Formats: sequence, structure tokens, C-alpha cells
Amino acid sequence: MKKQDMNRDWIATAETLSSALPYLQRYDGAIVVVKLGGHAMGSDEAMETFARDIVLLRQVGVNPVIVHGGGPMINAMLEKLQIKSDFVNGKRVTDAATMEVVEMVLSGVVNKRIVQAINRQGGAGVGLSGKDANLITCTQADPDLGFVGTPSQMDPSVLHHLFEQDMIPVIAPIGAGPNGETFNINGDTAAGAIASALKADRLLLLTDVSGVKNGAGEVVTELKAADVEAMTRDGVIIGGMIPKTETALAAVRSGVRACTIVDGRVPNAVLLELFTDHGAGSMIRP
Ligand SMILES: Nc1ncnc2c1ncn2[C@@H]1O[C@H](COP(=O)(O)OP(=O)(O)O)[C@@H](O)[C@H]1O
Ligand SMILES: CC(=O)N[C@@H](CCC(=O)OP(=O)(O)O)C(=O)O
Repeated sequence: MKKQDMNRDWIATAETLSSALPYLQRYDGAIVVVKLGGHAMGSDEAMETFARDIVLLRQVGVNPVIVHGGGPMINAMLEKLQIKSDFVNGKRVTDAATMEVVEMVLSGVVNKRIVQAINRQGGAGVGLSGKDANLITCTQADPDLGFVGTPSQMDPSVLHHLFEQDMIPVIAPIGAGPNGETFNINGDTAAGAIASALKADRLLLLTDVSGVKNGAGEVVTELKAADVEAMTRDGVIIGGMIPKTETALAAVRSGVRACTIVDGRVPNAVLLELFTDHGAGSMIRP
């Protein structure tokens, strides 16, 4: 490389670093909850980039918490086992047989894939579900949905212990019921409950669209409660976007400083959202 090119590269790097500095100071010690949706979990390469970003966050003093989904992976396993599955307003109707598959896929395959990716990047990922150390206790959300849970009691102390040890929690959205039941929690709902219990600084919901779209298909970069309510009423926010916007609103109302719905397919989506002025996706405000 020519000396002139090297200088240019060096100047670009220095500019990038100095523009990131105020953000690094702002996020030092911050708790950032990142929900990685099943649709946003791409190739091994995309998972590697995601894991590298998360490990970098930890290295610069942020406490990242990963909460994951895995809807498409559950669908694939249910199909293999020839178990039919339906969704109502973005939530899976979950009978006892479905619940077993959900727990196997989420706490097993999906959780460990993320943990392993983080560890391969030099982090210390620890896989949990809401059952571990009583992190999430649930009640039944709606009898028509079967074993779908609504978080009713949270004990995030295990997460604080992991932060102290420089570890990165990776959480499957499964909860325990008061009578020994196992509940399936929508990934967005679980992420919101964890962010609220931790009084997180940021909640990022990573998905497979560039943000919340209006009736004309354009991404709305900032939404208030009234916008979400109107867009849901008008059938513009449907399916899997319903639990996301519900979660985002509940989180900011309960003290999480900001919540953004972000396109997880974009390389370095987490870093772009946290460390640039323009951010990415749709920010939800109370
Ligand atoms: N108004 C909207 N704007 C953007 N996406 C929407 C909207 N309404 C519904 N969706 C759907 O929500 C999906 C994201 O939810 P979901 O499939 O549950 O993703 P994830 O697996 O990331 O949780 C998008 O792929 C899109 O099809
Ligand atoms: C109750 C409910 O719907 N649970 C979800 C849990 C996984 C999830 O939320 O996955 P995504 O984030 O990839 O959509 C399900 O069974 O699919």
C-alpha cells in the first residue's frame, strides 16, 4: 500500500474512532438488551458478524444481553414431526406437544448456536432460559393460546452476577409457571420484560424488515404510542410486528430509555444503531 493511501486509511479510522467516542462514554456500563429474531438469524457469516459486534460491546464496557427468538426453526421442526401450528396475533397456539418442541429447539439448538458464535469471537456467552434462577415466572396469557405465557414475576439477579463476571447472557424465551408448567413466551415479549426488569438503557429488536412501515410501505423512523395504536387499528401493523410494537411501547413506558426496531439483516446493525447519529430502523417513544 502507498504511504498516501495508508495515511488516508489512518485518518478515516481516527475520524471513525473519534466520532464514536461520545457514544462510548454514553454507553459505558450501560445495559443493552438485544432481541435477535429467528428471521434475522441469517447465515453462519451473519451470525459471526452479530457475535463479533456483541463481544465488541462487552469489550468497550457495555453489558449486552441477548434474548432470541427462533420461530422459523420451531416451524421447521414441527413440520418434520408433522405437528400443525397456528398463530393468533403473532403468537403461536401452544399445546403440550408443541411446547416440548419449542423448548427443545429454543433452549437447545438456537440458544447454543448463539452462545457458540459469541464464544468463537472471544466472548464468554452463557445460555439460559427464563427458567434458570427464576429469571421469568409466567401466568397463562390466554386459555385459547394454550401454554403461551405472560411474564408475571422477574428475578434478574442472575444477569447481574453474569455482568460482574464479564459474561454475556443469551436467553431463550421460555418461562416457568407457578405450578411447574412450562410456558412459551413470544421472544419480543420476553426481551421487553427482561429490559424492564433490568431498567435497561436500550432495547433493540432485530428483525427482517428495515423498520415499521406505514400504509405506503415506507419505514417510519419515529413512532409515538398514538401512531402505533392507529397503525394497529388500521391493519398496517399486523402479525409478528404486533408483539414487537406492543413490547417496545411497554418497555419505554416502564423506564427503558429507548427502544428501536432494527433491520438485523444489515451487517453491523447493532453497532450502527448504537454508535451513529442516524441510527437505523424505527424508534418507539412513549
Ligand atoms: N407495519 C409493518 N411494518 C413492517 N413489518 C411488518 C408490519 N406489519 C407486519 N409486519 C411483518 O412483521 C414481520 C416481523 O415479525 P416476525 O416475523 O415475528 O419476525 P422476528 O422473527 O424477527 O420476530 C415482518 O417480516 C413483516 O412481515
Ligand atoms: C408465543 C410465541 O409465539 N412464541 C414464539 C417463540 C419464538 C419467537 O418469538 O421467535 P421469533 O422472534 O423468531 O418470532 C414461537 O413459538 O414462535
